[in-house]
Amino acid sequence: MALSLNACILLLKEHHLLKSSAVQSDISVEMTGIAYDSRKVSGPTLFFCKGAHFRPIYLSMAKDNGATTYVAEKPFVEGNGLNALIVTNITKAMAILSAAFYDFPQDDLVITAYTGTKGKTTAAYFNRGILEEAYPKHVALFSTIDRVLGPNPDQRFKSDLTTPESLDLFHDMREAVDNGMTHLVMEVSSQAYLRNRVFGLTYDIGFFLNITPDHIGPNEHPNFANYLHNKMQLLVNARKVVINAETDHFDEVYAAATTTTYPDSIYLFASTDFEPARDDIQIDFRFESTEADTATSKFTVIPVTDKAAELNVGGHYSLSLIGDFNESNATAAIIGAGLAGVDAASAVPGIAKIKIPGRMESLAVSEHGTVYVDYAHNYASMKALLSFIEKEYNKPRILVVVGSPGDKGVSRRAGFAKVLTEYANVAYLTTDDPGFEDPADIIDEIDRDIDHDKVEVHKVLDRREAIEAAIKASGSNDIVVVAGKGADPYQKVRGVDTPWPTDMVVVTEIAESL
Ligand SMILES: CC(=O)N[C@H]1[C@@H](OP(=O)(O)OP(=O)(O)OC[C@H]2O[C@@H](n3ccc(=O)[nH]c3=O)[C@H](O)[C@@H]2O)O[C@H](CO)[C@@H](O)[C@@H]1O[C@H](C)C(=O)N[C@@H](C)C(=O)N[C@H](CCC(=O)O)C(=O)O
Ligand SMILES: Nc1ncnc2c1ncn2[C@@H]1O[C@H](COP(=O)(O)OP(=O)(O)OP(=O)(O)O)[C@@H](O)[C@H]1O
Repeated sequence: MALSLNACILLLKEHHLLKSSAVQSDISVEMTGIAYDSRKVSGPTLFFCKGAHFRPIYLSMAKDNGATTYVAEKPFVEGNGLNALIVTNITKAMAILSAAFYDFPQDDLVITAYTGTKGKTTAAYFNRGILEEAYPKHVALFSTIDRVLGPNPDQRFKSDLTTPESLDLFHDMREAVDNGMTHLVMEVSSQAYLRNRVFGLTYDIGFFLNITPDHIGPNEHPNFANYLHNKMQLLVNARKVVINAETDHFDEVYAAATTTTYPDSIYLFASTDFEPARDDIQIDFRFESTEADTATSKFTVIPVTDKAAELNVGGHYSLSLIGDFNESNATAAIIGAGLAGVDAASAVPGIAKIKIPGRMESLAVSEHGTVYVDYAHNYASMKALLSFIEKEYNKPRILVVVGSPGDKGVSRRAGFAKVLTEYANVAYLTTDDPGFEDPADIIDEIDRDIDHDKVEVHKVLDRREAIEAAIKASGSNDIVVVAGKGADPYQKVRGVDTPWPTDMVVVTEIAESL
């Protein structure tokens, strides 16, 4: 892969991003490397000076390691002697130049993208499962949990971000294409739009699952309007659009979709119980629960409109992942697969076997209750989870182990207090990624808003001890919910990812020791 200085200048001008340039070398000279991290520079490289914690010394280091051109929002003396491209927006410039450096890999992939406050990972996993049934070993995945760039085990690795930085995104797409991938299913966070990680990228199919207040605070979105605005950007960058008609703020979301997409390429889905508030829209797909037990969910997808019927994905489905909210996620995945040309013959077996690390994993503990480990980590997802358990198990005694992260999502703390008061009998408040905050303070903040007449609260800082105490306190008909971390293999403590065996491993170890 390579990109000439001349091509960089032309691209930046075309996108109205170039403020000025200082050219020190032959303009046709090619750069064979691209990086935003000085530690990754080797040989003639295009280097981006970006980020809240960027320090000019990184540019000196990049220069020492062979960088020949830097891109920044202002000139740096440390860059003297290098070609300088001064731009109006560094993250947009990085996205445009990265796509070109990796030779536009998106053009060789059918891309399906999911956004929503909750359900992105689940729907993406389901969608990939169906596509893999139809196109085995040809479907890449960019998810919060992992990135799959090829069919071999060494082409699958853990994700650091839900949606990677643009440079990493286009790098990974290129690798996926070179590994023979024809399809990509990806999650797109609102943060990805806020930070221009997907600037200039068009998806073949874009999904809007739902929106509830979350990710608002330092380092994330300044307010809900900004969160919603960024989430809706996915819709104006997709050729075909699918919207969950049950989402909050439907009117704004639908209006965003119609700004760039004709109604015949916009699909709506909802459960059979749902009555739309307006009569000028038609729901294309309905889904209906038919049966559920504690191991499987069964439901039917019903095409309602002619354009929905053309996709041939109507029928009866079964999931290995319980939770009524997962039937909504699965319906989204099934429609996504249909739009990518797959019919029910592949969709039914493709989705049936999918399990997702840290999502509704369960273990029945002898002489104690059934334990669920789940990634629910805000009010809406915890409510979806606990209300499902309350209904499915006919109002069992519910013991919940939960904490809330430090340095972000501060609104989640009050949300947990509310949902615990609504559904839990016993709460074990514990540590979850405290970052630079004191976990005891976070616990106190959650505890403050809990109604203690309704919930018995225990504060147990050590997460393993909290899980153990909850399991030991549970009786055979009780349900223990260990929430918030899913399959996270670490606790973020003071800037360090401290290894954590994962909640399910801890639950299993405790169960075996009893
Ligand atoms: C607020 C935010 O999103 N920040 C992201 C952003 O940081 P940044 O651009 O400010 O960069 P920085 O960390 O200040 O680093 C400065 C620069 O110095 C460079 N550097 C550093 C050291 C060195 O020796 N040499 C060097 O060149 C670094 O490579 C970097 O380019 O770019 C970094 C990668 O370059 C990300 O790791 C970082 O994500 C932080 C850790 C984060 O927590 N992000 C969260 C909020 C996030 O993005 N979450 C969403 C999911 C939300 C959801 O669940 O819906 C996501 O998509 O994951
Ligand atoms: N459609 C939904 N509505 C409400 N809650 C949901 C829905 N789907 C999943 N959940 C809950 O949210 C949790 C996280 O689900 P998932 O990982 O699929 O969402 P996500 O959008 O990828 O989340 P995040 O952005 O936090 O990574 C699940 O473990 C479940 O408890």
